[in-house]
Amino acid sequence: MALLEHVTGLAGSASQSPITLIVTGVVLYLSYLVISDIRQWWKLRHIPGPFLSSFTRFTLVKCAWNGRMSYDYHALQKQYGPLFRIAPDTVMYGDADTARVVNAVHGGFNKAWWYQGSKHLKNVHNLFSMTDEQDRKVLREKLAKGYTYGKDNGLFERRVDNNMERWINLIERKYISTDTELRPMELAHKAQFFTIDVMTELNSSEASGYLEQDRDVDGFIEVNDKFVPWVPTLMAYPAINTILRSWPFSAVLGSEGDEVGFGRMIGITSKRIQKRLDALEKDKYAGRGDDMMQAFIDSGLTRDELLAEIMLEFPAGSDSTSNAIRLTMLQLITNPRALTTLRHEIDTAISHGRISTPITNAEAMQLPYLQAVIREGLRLYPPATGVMPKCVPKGGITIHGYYIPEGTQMAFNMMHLCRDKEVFGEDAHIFNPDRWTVAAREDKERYARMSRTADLIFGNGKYECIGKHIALLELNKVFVELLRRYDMAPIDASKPLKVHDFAFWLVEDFWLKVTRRMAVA
Ligand code: HEM
Repeated sequence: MALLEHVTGLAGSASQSPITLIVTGVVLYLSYLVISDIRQWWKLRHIPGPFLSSFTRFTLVKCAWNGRMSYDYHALQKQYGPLFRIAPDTVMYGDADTARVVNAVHGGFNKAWWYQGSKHLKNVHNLFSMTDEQDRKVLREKLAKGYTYGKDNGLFERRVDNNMERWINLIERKYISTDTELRPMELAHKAQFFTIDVMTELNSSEASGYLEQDRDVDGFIEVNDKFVPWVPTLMAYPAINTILRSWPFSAVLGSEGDEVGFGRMIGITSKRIQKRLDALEKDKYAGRGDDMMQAFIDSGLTRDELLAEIMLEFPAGSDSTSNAIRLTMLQLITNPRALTTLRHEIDTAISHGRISTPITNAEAMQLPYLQAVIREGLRLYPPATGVMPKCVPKGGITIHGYYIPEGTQMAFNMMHLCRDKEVFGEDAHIFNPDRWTVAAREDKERYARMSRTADLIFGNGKYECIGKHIALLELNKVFVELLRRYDMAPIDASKPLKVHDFAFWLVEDFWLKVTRRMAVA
């Protein structure tokens, strides 16, 4: 206290004043921060990493700000080795073996607070944002019934087909260019129109109409694209996130009743849910729907939980899959060899009557080059590049020869995993679907290692993506249905699109000239 009085210059009776109390509070708080920083630094002092990362989250955020997030993480991992410190309480890894330990069902790790940044409703968590492992387990079991609801009876597939047809109709109506007329199509948006319509038709039987109206019907994409660059920062700093979600900032994030964006989507989804609940109230048989929402209701989800889960499907299910479509398509139309090989496989299958219109999921699984293209596209640009940290359980753990104490966050370096030259070969940084077909034919062990690694693009263990089969169903259709009909070429070959990585890829201005496919000689 004497020291404090000396510092503040407030001695004697004045030390009882409110100012002294405030200054005392601030000094104590700052001392607490400094002491905990030193403690934190001491705990992980044996792990290499950028100097600033020992005391600040600056490295995490800097990488996120420049739009080259995963490239920068990849470079840091190469510089510092298999395990490095990226923030005072966080170490980063990028190998499959560690991922399997961290995400194991009985491994004892749990989601770090980073995930809570993806909570988009005030009072209720969604599966992604929830960090309590017991609550997550219960919720995930309930949700699994909805995610698998239309898997085996063909319902999900029919609904994906409906939207594939809508997309083809839209192209036929508005975007076929000829030798004399240019009708440019912007594929980044169209891909997301497709994935949003698929998600809404799967979860509530009714597509949102993005493809039919050929526009960002709810303004969701516009708001989402503005929000995405902020995602890594908000998730790295939980305090900023909490402040932004409190009044008056919360107004900016959008809420039910807004005219556009996330708020409008919450409003629309909320009405759809209420309509179903009212119908069920009226008649519990006739009011039933034939969709994921109904399965969620049957599993006992409350109205708020339904809203949280269905809203989660927009970023989790539409952004991720549309980026897989955009960035794989970019690779295909700029790689003549890959495109020719894929087309040859499709044409041969058509001529032998091995594929229908539209191609079925089962037929697509029998096309090895198509499967190689999908895997390679996901590998080169993994759609989810967020660090997805998990906390080390009681007792700590030793990884890559370093002891990591309990509570440390283990952040994942997805790009490092996907571009590992030891696993995928010296040309791991380029699109080469042949690496899969060659390995499958000539080196089974290598193929198995590549597969085990690339499988992690969808997460693994108790955190594995619950919508993986839906994403693959969409990807199994899109490339075949578009490329069997059309040639596509970038409008500006020197800059086919704009792409930035902020944990999700932000892809814009992917303008294409779409023409009817030239007949094969
Ligand atoms: C190519 C597309 C996709 C990729 C690459 C992808 C990848 C991932 C990854 C890496 C995770 C997180 C794992 C972790 O936290 O460690 C995840 C979780 C999740 N994904 Fe996907 N995903 C895709 C598509 C989808 C789709 C279409 C849906 C919904 C229909 C979906 C819904 C979810 C949900 C709800 C979670 C949270 C699971 C949990 O925490 O238990 N994803 N996904």
